Amino acid sequence: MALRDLWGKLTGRASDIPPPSTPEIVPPPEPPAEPTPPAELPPPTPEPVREPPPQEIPPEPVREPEIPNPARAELPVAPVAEPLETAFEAPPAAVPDEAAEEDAPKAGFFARLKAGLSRSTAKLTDAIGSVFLKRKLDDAALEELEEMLIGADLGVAAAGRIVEGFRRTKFGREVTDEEVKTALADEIAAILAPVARPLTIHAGHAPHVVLVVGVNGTGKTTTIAKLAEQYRAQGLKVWMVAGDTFRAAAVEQLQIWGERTGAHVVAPAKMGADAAGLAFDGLKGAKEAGIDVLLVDTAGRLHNKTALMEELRKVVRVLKRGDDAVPHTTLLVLDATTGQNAVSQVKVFKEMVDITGLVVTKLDGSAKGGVVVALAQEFGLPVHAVGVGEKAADMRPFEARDFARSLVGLEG
Ligand SMILES: Nc1nc2c(ncn2[C@@H]2O[C@H](COP(=O)(O)OP(=O)(O)OP(=O)(O)O)[C@@H](O)[C@H]2O)c(=O)[nH]1
Repeated sequence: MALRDLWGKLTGRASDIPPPSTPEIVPPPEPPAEPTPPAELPPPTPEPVREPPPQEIPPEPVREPEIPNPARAELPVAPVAEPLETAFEAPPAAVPDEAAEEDAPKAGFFARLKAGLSRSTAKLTDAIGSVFLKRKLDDAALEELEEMLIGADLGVAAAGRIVEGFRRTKFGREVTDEEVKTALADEIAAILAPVARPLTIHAGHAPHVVLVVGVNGTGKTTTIAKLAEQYRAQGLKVWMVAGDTFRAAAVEQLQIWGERTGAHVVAPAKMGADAAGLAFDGLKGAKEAGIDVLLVDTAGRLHNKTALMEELRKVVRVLKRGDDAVPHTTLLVLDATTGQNAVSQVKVFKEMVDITGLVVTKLDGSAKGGVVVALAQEFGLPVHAVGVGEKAADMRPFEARDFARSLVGLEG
């Protein structure tokens, strides 16, 4: 299925893309109406739900995370040494200009994906040129192919699988540049196809709860905003929980997105507030208000891995007190520019919570797009969507064939 069809499916924007024959969104029993968020946050959490707080997760010392996001240094964040109250006044991470979004041509998504993948593509195509041109795919050539795939971030396992595929089908005869690229794209697409699965929201859960986790700076808050905008455009009632209660800029960023998308934001009364209690309040309020989708942001940086694990597990535990079936989806957001570091992040977060799917961001810019293949091969987790920019329209369902062909430098 073409990426445009999948996009139409996700957004339901019938004006420019024909509607899908099988909608991914399972509608609620009643037609969605405009959300009517309460003027105030839901009432305080009942006694047993409020978990004791500040000592467990003290707000002050926000240090470097144990799971680093190498790309984070380049990103605009509030200075970590700043007191949280002061930081709350600080401007949030850049929220892109809405007007610019409307001007963005639809083709922009593919152009940016291609441009973002160009670094990986260049590595692959250069090597294809030098290794294979007018040469038989003998053992030495296949070994070089394997090295080149690993160098382009595809990972050892995927590289081995691809080389085996080549050995079976092309070994022993002369091949052209185009043939190698096409065969490579086919092998890559075969690895990606099983994980290219759009996120299905069951609005009948009322709400379908999506917990969003990941290292700070990978794009969690932006991804939540993008999802909120897309679901709102489909007429679904959406709430967002600003669960990164330690980073004032993250809360403010979500509030700006809330104003923009019209999705109500459940925000902490003060910085460092108990995130689990806030998520519970959000769930309770969303149930009462008949909300379709509840998107829960979380902290990506705490003092260390153990603290982060405790925080995330507590959020899940406390949410389950409100409804044993939630979260229905736990999304791990990964930054494609971090390459193999994304693989480590999946391993770490899988130990913490039950990850149900991935969103890979920043496939524009200087992405190491090959890592998506490594992720697919190693974990088999659904890749629900990919991001190529900061605006809502810059996130789309992941499409295996288009991605594979872009990665090796072939036209769609
Ligand atoms: N180029 C590009 N930038 C992105 C993309 N997704 C997010 N960003 C930017 O990356 C930066 C960090 O994004 P956030 O959404 O704040 O990341 P986060 O994971 O919520 O970070 P914390 O709030 O620190 O935990 C922001 O400047 C975003 O605009 C993307 O797909 N492409």
